[in-house]
Amino acid sequence: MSSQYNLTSNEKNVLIALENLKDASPDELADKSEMKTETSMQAAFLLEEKGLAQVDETITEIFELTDEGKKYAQEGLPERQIIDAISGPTSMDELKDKFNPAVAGIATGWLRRKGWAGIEKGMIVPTSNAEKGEDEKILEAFAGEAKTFEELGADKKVINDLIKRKLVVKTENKKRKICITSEGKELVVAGITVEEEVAQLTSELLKSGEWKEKKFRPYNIHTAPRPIYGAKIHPYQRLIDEMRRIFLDMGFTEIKGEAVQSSFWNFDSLFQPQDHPAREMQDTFHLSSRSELPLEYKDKVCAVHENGGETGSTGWGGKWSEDIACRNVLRTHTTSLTIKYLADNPEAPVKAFSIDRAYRRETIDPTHTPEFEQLEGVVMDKDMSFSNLLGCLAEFYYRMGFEDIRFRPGYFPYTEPSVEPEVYVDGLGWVELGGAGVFRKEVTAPLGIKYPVLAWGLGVSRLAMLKLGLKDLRQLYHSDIDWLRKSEVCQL
Ligand SMILES: N[C@@H](Cc1ccccc1)C(=O)O
Repeated sequence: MSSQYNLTSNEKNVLIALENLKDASPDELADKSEMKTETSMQAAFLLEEKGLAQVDETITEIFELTDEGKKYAQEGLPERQIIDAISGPTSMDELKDKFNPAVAGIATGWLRRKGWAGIEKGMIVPTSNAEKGEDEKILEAFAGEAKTFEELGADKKVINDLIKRKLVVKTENKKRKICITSEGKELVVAGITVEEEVAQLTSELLKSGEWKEKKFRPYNIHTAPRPIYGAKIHPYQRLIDEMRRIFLDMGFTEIKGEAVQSSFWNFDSLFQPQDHPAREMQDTFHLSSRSELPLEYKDKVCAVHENGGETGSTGWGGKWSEDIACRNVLRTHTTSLTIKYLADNPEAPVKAFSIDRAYRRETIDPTHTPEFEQLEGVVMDKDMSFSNLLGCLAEFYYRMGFEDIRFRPGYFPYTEPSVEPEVYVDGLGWVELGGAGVFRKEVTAPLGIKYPVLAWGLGVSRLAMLKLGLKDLRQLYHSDIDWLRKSEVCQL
């Protein structure tokens, strides 16, 4: 009969021990079954799953005096010490002289709260005969020991006040009681034979041939094993690596650069007017440091801004200020890296990308953080066209697993035409993922670039949110251990 339950010898021992125990404590059970407490409890839990035993847990709240509580239990609460010591109006200074200033300080608040004294013109004036309060009775009731609520005969509110005063602490005491169920009893009555079981086949057993006589503990293939969380790369980093791989596979070179950039490279070289709202204090992290302007480009960039230079454009008009262009900022987009790279490498062809952090003064909310990653890229070559740009982006998103892609017209001061790529996500609809376009000649000409430049800057964290099914961007940066453990390395 017992075979139907597939009991281990430990479980059998515990079951037999339980037959004559009533509401056993873990120690009693360990004693009776002649096993370690931990092993016998483990067996008891397994028996409970099989309906043969029952483990009840009760949690008792235990209260204890803190060191300060013990002191006041002996000497009296500060307000008691003081009210007993004064007979008429007394000044605070006098109290502080006579008593420890901390005691005097604590006492005055409580004297008023308890209605034992008032404060008039800076004097403490006793107003009642200060009968012994519930809190004082409880402090006495402890008699220096840890006690339960019932033993103290306490009122919840009074105990809580003492806890708030840090005179009493609460701990929880877990007690377990184990008993046999009627099914368990039936099983024992029907007879259980405890045989020695072998849990592991060893080379000794094999060599000696002993294995033939041994009884092996059967595997229970129905219990779920404890999950093992192996070390793994952060899911966000994994996605970033995947994006990097895609561009490397497409023949792009990765570029890196400084987080601190001059306004010149972050804005001016990209034909962003100096009064553009994105350059305002509330949108950009401005730094107090400055950079030298690159001599070979600064006059040409100046001319393009003021009157279009030799590009045929009218420029933005007004006076371009070197002083503004020198000011350093935390790069607001990684386009500052690609434009500088193009200036340093003006010969075609160029295929470069960067995945890195950008900084904007955003108020933090589920879809905005002041630091975020961008995936930036440029292609410069003879005969490059707008369709090459769309093809390149479509290929990237396709490789990331998005099949429905569309492009909406967009606007950036440095590109013409400009688009905003969007991908379709079930349940969310079309989601905007960044910006792209063909650099204007106002951008390329001052840097000596002769061929068309396709450029894009895509939101990496947005894409990660979609891929990881997150509703809050901040989760990417939180390192919530539970989420990290459960995140899947590959989706089945
Ligand atoms: N820099 C733009 C994106 C962009 C890059 C390159 C070309 C066009 C647009 C942004 O941060 O939103």
